[in-house]
Amino acid sequence: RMGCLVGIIFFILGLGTLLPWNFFMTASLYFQGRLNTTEWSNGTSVVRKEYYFNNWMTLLSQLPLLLFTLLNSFLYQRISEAMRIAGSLVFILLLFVLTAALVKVPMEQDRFFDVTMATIWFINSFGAVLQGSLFGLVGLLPQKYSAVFMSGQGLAGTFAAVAMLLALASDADSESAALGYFVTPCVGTLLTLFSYLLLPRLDFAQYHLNKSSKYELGATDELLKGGEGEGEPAADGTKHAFLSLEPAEPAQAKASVMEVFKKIWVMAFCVTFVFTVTLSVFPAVTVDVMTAFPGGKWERFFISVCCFLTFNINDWLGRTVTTLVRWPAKESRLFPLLVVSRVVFVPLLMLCNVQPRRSSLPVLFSHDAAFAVIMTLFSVSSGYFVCLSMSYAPQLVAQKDAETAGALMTFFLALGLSIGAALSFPLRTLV
Ligand SMILES: O=c1[nH]cnc2c1ncn2[C@@H]1O[C@H](CO)[C@@H](O)[C@H]1O
Repeated sequence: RMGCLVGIIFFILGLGTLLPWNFFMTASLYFQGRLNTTEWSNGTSVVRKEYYFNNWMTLLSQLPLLLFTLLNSFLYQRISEAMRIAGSLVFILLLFVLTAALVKVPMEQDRFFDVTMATIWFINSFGAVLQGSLFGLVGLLPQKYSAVFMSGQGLAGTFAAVAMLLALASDADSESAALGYFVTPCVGTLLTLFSYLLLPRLDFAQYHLNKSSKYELGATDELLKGGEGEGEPAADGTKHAFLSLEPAEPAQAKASVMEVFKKIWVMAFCVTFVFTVTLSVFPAVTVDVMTAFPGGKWERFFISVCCFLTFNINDWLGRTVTTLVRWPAKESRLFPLLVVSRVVFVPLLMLCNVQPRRSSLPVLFSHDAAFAVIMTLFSVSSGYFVCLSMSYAPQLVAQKDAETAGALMTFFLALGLSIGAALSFPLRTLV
């Protein structure tokens, strides 16, 4: 019962780490509207200034994500976990309050651009510390909690896709839509913060999380006896022993980041590769797919439904399935092989009806249903393999190093996102 509550909390924590940023990105039309680049003179429009908003947004979100997930892997022990997690959530909350308030504040375009870019940088810096810390934390718990945490992350994308669809269907003006996109994450972040603060009150979570702190102080395994059963910790034993602990011989010092990497490198490669493939075509290439039935109402909803909603629901499904099915096993050679074979989705999606086409690449799959089927397989496999890689990694190291493994894996996750995003620019021009 306690385990279930901890599960719900980690699901919310997962949701809360990705929800804000997903909503921020969904508001990109609002930002571009405010950076309106055309100016009317003598009845013709003149391009005043091109901000390359999307390119800068990609760069200034990936860079701090990489930097701070890496820093977090090395330095996480120097700042307390509560400070890193609660602190990041508070700063993210403040940044969203600022962004929401700015919707109502008129501002000169250049200044608006600078403020927005600074916001993007800081949201992602704190988001990186938050994710790295949470992946470290969840690695200390039994494996299914990693899957639950990642399933929460997956649902965040679905929420954003549904919000996008609602905004489209309701004909909301860009200002009201933007307010919705920024106020929702404010509420979400606040709820996430509350659930995190609830965690220390749950004995079940404390039992698992304290296990690793004890190692840090150089405890002997003696102290762990008495509380091995899942669920309730030993009524008095564990916490007492922990508090009255004298630093004994440092028998169980944590391994270095490099030593941990040597044990989890296959999983690190897998998570990087899955995200490289996914981000190299989604959304940069798939967003330009055209419906085979233009002219009607469907055309307006096609991309939201067949690209964003299909991806996010199936990505979420793929992640959630790993709470039940975990195949191939973590030692299996088949696992990296299947991950690498996902690369076929790149040509498959490029052969869909991407328009305008700049090359002589033919359109093999012009029907909307064909595109939807390919997208479904692409996104289920993405969620499934990402989730398995992330939850296997902490299982490959000793319990005392599980936190380092989780933090390090977050860096490789970010690396995959960055390489994929970088590849998406040349890939789009190849179509
Ligand atoms: O910061 C992040 N951390 C973890 N996963 C992410 C992050 N940004 C995006 N995705 C994941 O990348 C895929 C495409 O958007 C989705 O699976 C999404 O959950």
